[in-house]
Amino acid sequence: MGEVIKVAPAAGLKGTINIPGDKSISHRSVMLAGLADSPVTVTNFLQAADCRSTIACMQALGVTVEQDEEGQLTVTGNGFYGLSEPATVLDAGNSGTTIRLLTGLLGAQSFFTVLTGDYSLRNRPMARVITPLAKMGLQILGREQSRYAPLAIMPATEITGIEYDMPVASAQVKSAILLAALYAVSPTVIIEPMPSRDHTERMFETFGIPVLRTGNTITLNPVQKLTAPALINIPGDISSAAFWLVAASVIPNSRLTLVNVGVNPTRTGILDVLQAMGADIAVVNERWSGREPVADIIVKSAQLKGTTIGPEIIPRLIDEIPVLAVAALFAEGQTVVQGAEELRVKETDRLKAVSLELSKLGAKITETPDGLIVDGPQQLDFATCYSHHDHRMAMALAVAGLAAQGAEIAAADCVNISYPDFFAVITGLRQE
Ligand SMILES: O=C(O)C1=C[C@@H](OP(=O)(O)O)[C@@H](O)[C@H](O)C1
Ligand SMILES: C=C(OP(=O)(O)O)C(=O)O
Repeated sequence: MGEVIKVAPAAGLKGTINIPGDKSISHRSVMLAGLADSPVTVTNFLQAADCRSTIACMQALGVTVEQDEEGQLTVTGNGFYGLSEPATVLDAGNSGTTIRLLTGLLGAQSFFTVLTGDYSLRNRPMARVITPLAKMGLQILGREQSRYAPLAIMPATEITGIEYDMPVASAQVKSAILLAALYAVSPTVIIEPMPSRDHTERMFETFGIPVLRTGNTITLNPVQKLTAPALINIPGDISSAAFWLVAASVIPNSRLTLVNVGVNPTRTGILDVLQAMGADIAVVNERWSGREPVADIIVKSAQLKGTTIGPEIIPRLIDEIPVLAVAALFAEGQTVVQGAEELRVKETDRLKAVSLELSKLGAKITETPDGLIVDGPQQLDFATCYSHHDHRMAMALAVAGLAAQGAEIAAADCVNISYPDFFAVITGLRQE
């Protein structure tokens, strides 16, 4: 069942937090640097299990990844055609980003690979990447009519560009197509239903690959080589900062400064929603980290009010919904989440898990086919709840416990997936 962690209620949270590196950008930095022909230093890389899965896969493909005592990485690839056939199955662990992006990248190589992952990952949909990649000529098979991993990836023969109208807004699907498209003989055009996070496009530009973007359409021409930067500095992850944004908002007597938070507009839906709910949030010291915008964020306690989180904003806060459901419990009035059915195919079914586990704490929350309805404010009780081995669930439940009567969280060690220091940080901020 994993480690059980007990969180006591907090009388306030105060302090400064250096937000750990962005998970999405960390994955992409190692993948792209692994295709370069000169070493790339990566600072503030996210040292967490998902990103370590990407490192291990890239190492198995012949890329050298060295780490110093401060966790700084040096990635040395063998050039754009320099990946080599791995001697064994590649394990993406719990990471959807690792398996889906690598499916695109490896499907375009001239060797055979098998990709798998843990129980959760082997039950997440893979047809969404295999379908467009097959149209490009990539040959990928998976379990249950190619719906699930393990995936067997055959050597590529000829890869053609496609024009692809994406049925779901997914940065992982978009990125898998873009990685394969680098190796195609003709241009690829992707049309997104709504803009999803654009870290791959920005990282491509960092590596000298032009990406044409007009509205929701992305056009990429094939390339022969990358021009690597000497250094990539990863911004802090706003999806990790999200737990502190909500915790400080709903726990009276709180004031937190979140340092070095990535504020890429495709990721800042959480700021828009919390501000609409009446949160006291100041975004200061805006600057650039390469092609990604970063800022510091000051958040203080505030009485929140309910809001509607509609389909159009979902891609910009997709991983923040569990913790936003916790915010809604403390807000005055109704909060409605709509168009969030993608949450059902994450590490766990997050709509179901959020309703079930917050109910154990005494919350009244309605699960709908594509979202949640929460009427606040509500009184919560102490209870034992379960993370479903989902890191975002574990951290959202911890915030609920901190803000109410405490909580015991079973299988809380899954925070290692994206935020290993999460519980240690709480200890440093807690006001008694
Ligand atoms: O591309 C990425 O790095 C990610 C994309 C999102 O998934 P989808 O593409 O499935 O929406 C997100 O939920 C995930 O945590 C990271
Ligand atoms: C859904 C997530 O990640 P992934 O898809 O990479 O497993 C997440 O981090 O919340």
